Amino acid sequence: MSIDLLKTINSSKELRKLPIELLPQLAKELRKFIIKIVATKEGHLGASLGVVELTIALHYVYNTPKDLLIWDVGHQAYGHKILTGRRDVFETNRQFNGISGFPKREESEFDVFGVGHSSTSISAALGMAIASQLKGDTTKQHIAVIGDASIASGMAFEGLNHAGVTNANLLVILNDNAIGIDPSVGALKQYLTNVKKGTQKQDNIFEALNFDYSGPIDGHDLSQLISELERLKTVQGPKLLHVITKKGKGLKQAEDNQVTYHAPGKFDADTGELATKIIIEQPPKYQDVFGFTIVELAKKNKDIIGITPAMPTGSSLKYMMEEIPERAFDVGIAEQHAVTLAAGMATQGLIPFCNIYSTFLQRAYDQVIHDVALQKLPVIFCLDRSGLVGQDGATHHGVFDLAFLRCIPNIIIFAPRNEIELRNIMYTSQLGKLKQPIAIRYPRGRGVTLDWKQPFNEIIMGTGIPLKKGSEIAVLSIGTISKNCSEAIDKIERKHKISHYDMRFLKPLDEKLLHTICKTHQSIITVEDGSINGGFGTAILEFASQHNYKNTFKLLGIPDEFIEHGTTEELHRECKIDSISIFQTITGLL
Ligand SMILES: Cc1ncc(C[n+]2csc(CCOP(=O)(O)OP(=O)(O)O)c2C)c(N)n1
Ligand SMILES: CC(=O)[C@@H](O)[C@H](O)COP(=O)(O)O
Ligand SMILES: [Mg+2]
Repeated sequence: MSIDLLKTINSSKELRKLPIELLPQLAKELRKFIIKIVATKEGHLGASLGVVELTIALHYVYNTPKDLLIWDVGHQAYGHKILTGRRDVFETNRQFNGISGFPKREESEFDVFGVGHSSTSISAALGMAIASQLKGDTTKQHIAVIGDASIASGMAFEGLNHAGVTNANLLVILNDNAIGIDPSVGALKQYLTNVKKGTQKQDNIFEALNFDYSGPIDGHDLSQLISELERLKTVQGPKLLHVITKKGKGLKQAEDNQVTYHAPGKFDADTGELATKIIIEQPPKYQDVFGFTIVELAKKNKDIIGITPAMPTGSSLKYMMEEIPERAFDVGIAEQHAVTLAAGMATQGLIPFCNIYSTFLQRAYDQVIHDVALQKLPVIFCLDRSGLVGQDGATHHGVFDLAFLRCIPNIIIFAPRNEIELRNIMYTSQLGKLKQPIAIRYPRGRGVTLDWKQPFNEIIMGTGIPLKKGSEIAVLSIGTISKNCSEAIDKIERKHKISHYDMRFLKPLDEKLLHTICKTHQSIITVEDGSINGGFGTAILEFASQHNYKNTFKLLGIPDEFIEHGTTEELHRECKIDSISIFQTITGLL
């Protein structure tokens, strides 16, 4: 593949020197380049392919990085990275020690705001625009590019609502491709569809909010984009440009199957075909254990409801949406709403399973406390992608949940060791005995059990279980990190000295078991794939201190820093919670 033109662009300055007639050629090369690298290195594909022309037009018209350009979520910013000095390192995208999959301030002066979680761009750009006003800078432009699914989130509305009563120099570009990861949902999506079709009868929503609205325009037509952006540069106050694009543009499979090609894994760069996977029997993904189990339970228990904020495929709630659509809700990127919606349902005797990626639950912290826990409502939180998630990196690791949930009264916190435990706790939670919320956290990826679809067993709340009995050192783990502990213990010669307990519940702690452990072991090692500050290990230390135990304690977990991207194995090693590091910790104490 020739990238003769792309090779000459090392920053937006060089791009701006190109004659406009060469831009379509640049778009072609940029698209090819993105496809070539993502095909082998993996990552987000469809979103970046859809904004190739928009990316070129923005850097062509605006004086970046002096003009400030913010990409919402940032999964569509590969073209931006490649055109702004990162072409030659783009093959390290999302790899350990490589560049980040999202815009990141430390990485480049062109990445003016760090992103990863959606719907922040309008508020951030408005903040920058107000700062420019206060500093008397009237030349600087401030641009937020936000997708149709992300603009429907509460935070984006809050930004629009504020911007509309300012005269800040803000341009919001609505990149409308009518899909998020899964198809966009909600009344705003219907409104945008009507605008596109020209059948919208009511007032323009954005004009009603005092924005200068233009569009919809074809987001793949470079000359139309450039002339409209040039015009908007001269318009004062808040502006919204509605751009229509196709997610996956330029790769047929990605255009035809937008959900799969959002982040397709490896594929053939020439044909677009997904890499064929060798079919060997594998344990299921935890998300599928959740997805299949909720369907199984909901068929028998008519009160069960499933809720996902915009992640039906990622959470596998899609299975319930297909089979029992009237009781399974995709509410869009609306984590706060998802939690309070579940709370409302719980007041009426329904049994809501509210499935949220651990990292995105951070958005709904007040709702968990104020709307659920304070009122002791039996909402069942299923926190997928907990622990280190891998290549999405610092913005997406689900490592704070244990610590931020533990300080909330009334909530039960459970982490299954394997698929069977996940099924059993889901079963236990819907029996009608739950009088308070429960958070069940489980990781991204596959489990450990081929024969996972076992008959259900009730789990007794607040009980841990011994996995191996020894005499000197007790390893206490919570959740799936137990596997690394077992592997570590297996390698130890004097393994008869080592005990291993799966504590299962962070809250309530199994105090009876803990008393026994503290009385019968010299040393205690706690292992968690969550933040070391305030999580599982801290809870054990607090227990020991309250009861005056003087054992030697060693806490293993995520250190007090943000962990970047890499494979989960690499990151476990970095955090010293891989089996070899755990082995070394144990032998150090023997
Ligand atoms: C707060 C939050 N919730 C969920 C996600 C997961 N997520 C990432 S991209 C995406 C869809 C975004 O759709 P849209 O804004 O339309 O952009 P597109 O992918 O179509 O370019 C979602 C739900 C997220 N990043 N942040
Ligand atoms: C950009 C974003 O937030 C999502 O696309 C996220 O990367 C999905 O993660 P999973 O691949 O774990 O579903
Ligand atoms: Mg979209």
